[in-house]
Amino acid sequence: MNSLFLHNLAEQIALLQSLQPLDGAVAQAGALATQSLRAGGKLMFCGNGGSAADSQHLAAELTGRFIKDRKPLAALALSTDSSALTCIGNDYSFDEVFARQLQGLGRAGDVLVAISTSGNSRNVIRAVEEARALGMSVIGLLGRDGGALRDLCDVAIVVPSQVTARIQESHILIGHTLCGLIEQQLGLV
Ligand SMILES: O=C(CO)[C@@H](O)[C@H](O)[C@H](O)[C@H](O)COP(=O)(O)O
Ligand SMILES: [Zn+2]
Repeated sequence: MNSLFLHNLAEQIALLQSLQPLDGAVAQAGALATQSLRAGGKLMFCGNGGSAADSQHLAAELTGRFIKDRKPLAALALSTDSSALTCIGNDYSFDEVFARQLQGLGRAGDVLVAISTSGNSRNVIRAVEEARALGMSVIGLLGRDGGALRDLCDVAIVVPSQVTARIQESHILIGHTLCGLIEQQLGLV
């Protein structure tokens, strides 16, 4: 196929069609997140690069608005505070940039949404380890074979592709679905 756009489109359509078996895991993730919010918990998102952007995008759907006007929901991204990221990265290690923020902000009953297309980013793995130690639940938005994160998450949603961009495009569909499920289940839509 000569057109890059048509190639990418065909690749993404085929990938999206293969995601139907993830329905149960997505529903489980939605229920876990809703349960936490209902009990006064919060959702914390983290990831690198494009997944850092997805983290802030999804957190803002909840604190801001998604489908309808409704009360703000407790969500934040650990990828947005340049002072925290540079201080912790510089003084400790880049592996700790999310884990240390979690230590300060996370509470038992909160939910971490860990986003990684490889499932192997060290700083995301450290965040998940810290979340578990705090008694938080963990939802993984992962790709490829799920990497090391797959077995560390309470709910692992693994997009079965080797292409980072295609995985990210699927992640945002799944992330938007999570926001929709939360709004539905909290009776906000
Ligand atoms: O957005 C992209 C590629 O599409 C990149 O910025 C990508 O997110 C970065 O290379 C990340 O560092 C990859 O990390 P991960 O998904 O393997 O955890
Ligand atoms: Zn990207």
